[in-house]
Amino acid sequence: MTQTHPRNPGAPLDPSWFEHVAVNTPAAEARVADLTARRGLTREWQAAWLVNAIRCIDLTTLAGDDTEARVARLCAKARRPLADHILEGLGLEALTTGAVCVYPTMVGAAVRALAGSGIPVASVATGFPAGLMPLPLRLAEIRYAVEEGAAEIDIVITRAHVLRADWSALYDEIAAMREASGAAHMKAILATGELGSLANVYRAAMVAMQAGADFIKTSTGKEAVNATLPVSLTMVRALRDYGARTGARIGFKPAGGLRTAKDALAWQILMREEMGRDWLTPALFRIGASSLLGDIERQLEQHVTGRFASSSRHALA
Ligand SMILES: O=C[C@H](O)COP(=O)(O)O
Repeated sequence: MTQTHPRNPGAPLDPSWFEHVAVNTPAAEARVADLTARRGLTREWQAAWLVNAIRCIDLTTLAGDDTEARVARLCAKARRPLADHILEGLGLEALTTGAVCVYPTMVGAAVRALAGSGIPVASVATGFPAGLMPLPLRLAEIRYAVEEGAAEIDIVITRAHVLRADWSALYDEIAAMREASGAAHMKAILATGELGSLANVYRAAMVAMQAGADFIKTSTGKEAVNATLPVSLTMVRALRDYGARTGARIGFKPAGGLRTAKDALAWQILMREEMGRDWLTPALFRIGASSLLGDIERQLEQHVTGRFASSSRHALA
């Protein structure tokens, strides 16, 4: 996300924007089935869209055994996501991922490894993934990540506030997180697999945007159910409705379980059909993923060379 992209100024909490919204699950499922079934892409377009997906990836490592060395390897991949012969075959001179996403204690290592690249470092914070820490500690964690050099902060919300329909508690905590983020852009992870219903997903998304989230993000990657297309459609409709009311352009980040080039295409088709092409840029669309790039690279290698690389040449990272 470029730092020139306007921030979301937020809006006062107004439950009338979302309280009575009903989301029909079969209708959402039918809409995404229609989107993914009928909107085929030619081979050339597929390659272009896979390249665009790379530009939009928040290349992520969020594992208990992360080390500075692993983060440095990930950053090298973010700087050079495709092998030279693939890049050349595509006629591209330069390509990087949208960001690198890590835990707060890894931010410094990522900032050093990405120096001069222009690639922002995103940090999860606020007691990721469950968020069940006292609020002052969650806010201190945001400030720590920002001081370490994170330009983007991925916060998690308190799911219980949604499950209890305590919208003012949810609004207040997200607004405090937005303030603690300072100049860093803030993505609000809704952990949609734990919110109980699509209507709750819509409501939580709307509260997050009213509280000033610059992006809304589906999942941490640690819930039992992570990003799905019906959930994503619901969130995208919420950000479209928020934009219609306020004029603000909010970003969307599906994350968790996106592993294949086919996934990368399906989510971009959703964005194009629901929001238009304007949203297919890193300023307004990110894909959070730890293991998607490998499959995209394999598909692009096949596009360029006419064959898949033998598994003995696949990266192990
Ligand atoms: O925010 C990004 C997610 O943690 C990535 O989830 P993943 O490991 O399933 O790709």
